[in-house]
Amino acid sequence: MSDLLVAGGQVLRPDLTVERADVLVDRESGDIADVVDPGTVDAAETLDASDGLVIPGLGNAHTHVAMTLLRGYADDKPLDAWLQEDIWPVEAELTADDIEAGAELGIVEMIRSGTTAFSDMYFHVDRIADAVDRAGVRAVLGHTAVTVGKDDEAARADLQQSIDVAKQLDGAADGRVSTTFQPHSLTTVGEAYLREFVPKAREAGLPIHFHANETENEVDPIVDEHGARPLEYADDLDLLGEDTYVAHGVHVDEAEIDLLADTGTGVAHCPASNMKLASGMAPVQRLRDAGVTVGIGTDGAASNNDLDAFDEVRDAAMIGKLVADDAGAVPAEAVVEMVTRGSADLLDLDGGRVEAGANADLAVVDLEAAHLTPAHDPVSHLAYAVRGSDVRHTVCDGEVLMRDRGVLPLDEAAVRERASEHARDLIARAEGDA
Ligand SMILES: CSC[C@H]1O[C@@H](n2cnc3c(O)ncnc32)[C@H](O)[C@@H]1O
Ligand SMILES: [Zn+2]
Repeated sequence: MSDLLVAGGQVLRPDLTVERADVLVDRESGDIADVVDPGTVDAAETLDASDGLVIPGLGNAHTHVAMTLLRGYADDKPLDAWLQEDIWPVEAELTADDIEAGAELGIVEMIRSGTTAFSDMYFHVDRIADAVDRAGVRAVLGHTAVTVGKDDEAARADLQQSIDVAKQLDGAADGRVSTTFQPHSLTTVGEAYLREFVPKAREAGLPIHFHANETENEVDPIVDEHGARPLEYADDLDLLGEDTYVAHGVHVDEAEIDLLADTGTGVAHCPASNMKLASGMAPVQRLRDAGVTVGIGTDGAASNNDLDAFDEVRDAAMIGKLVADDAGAVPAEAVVEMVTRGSADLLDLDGGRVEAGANADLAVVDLEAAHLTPAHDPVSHLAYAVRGSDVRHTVCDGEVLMRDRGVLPLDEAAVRERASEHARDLIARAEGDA
């Protein structure tokens, strides 16, 4: 017998109703076998969900997981200054070992806050895949290519590496890793390179993930240089489509929203990063009304400054109302759907829902807390009141990754210590004290 029963709790169903039920997991296949009446089934192993709510594991649709090493290193600047003055000089000193240590830390943080899958943009991606393998989570990984500031040979090598890494790592970690082709953004990768390499990525059947329309500073040069809005330019480059998602999508006009909807391109909405860098407010209600699939991302921990998807859900609901000037915009059901089904759709996962046949990626949220009392509406609580620290258990691919707040596959204390050491040495190297 290799089944697991998540028993004694309430369950969030795909239609966002809540009922008392037990969730039977087939650990062999990693799928949910059934959702059954309470107490009607036994299993080899049980996970106690009493006083809890069983929900799909959350999906972080856009992050840079190893940037945990830079958490709190540089704050309170806009995107361009933050990247150019602080982040990129330090990232130039990053080693593969640093990135693995940072990735492990980020993954521990996500497991502890109920996230079971994330989509990442970075480099030394094989080492991030190793961390994903050990931790038991799912991830969509890729090597991010930047061509500005590089000579032709280095620029072309970087884009080729993005394609090669995506081909090599697809299916790693027993199938829990998939991959994307990743031009960093429409301003940091030159047009000639995009015209050469996007067709190659398409030919190889690779999904695509890139930053787009994040700040006004990014939109204006594209309009000036190409005479088109960024997403019109992206469409001309064949970057948009069912298997593309863009991070941010803040400064999009009506025609671009229609383009996203018509091409089936998704958006990974990163509200905390957009607020912290003062990038702007994404028109999430308008995107959803147009039929665009919107998922939720944290962006990196240096611009957030945590990887708790529950924080992000609350921020998305709040800022979604502010930008729409409508308290009824981006309601609780919408943000819960975005961080579950929405993110799962962007990451092309058969999950984001508690239903027989779906991936057994689950989180059990403890409802016995002062800030969750009374429990009029569990969906309201998920959107507005639950914190990552309320997650009691986390399950991915049928395996228990956290039980009663103890992370099982990784030694959390050792991961934190190692990441702290790598962060300290990295900054010393970057600042010339090493
Ligand atoms: C070359 S790997 C990815 C690259 O992206 C940088 N980054 C982190 N946050 C953002 C953001 O909000 N917009 C654009 N780029 C971002 C990260 O530091 C890496 O250099
Ligand atoms: Zn990003």
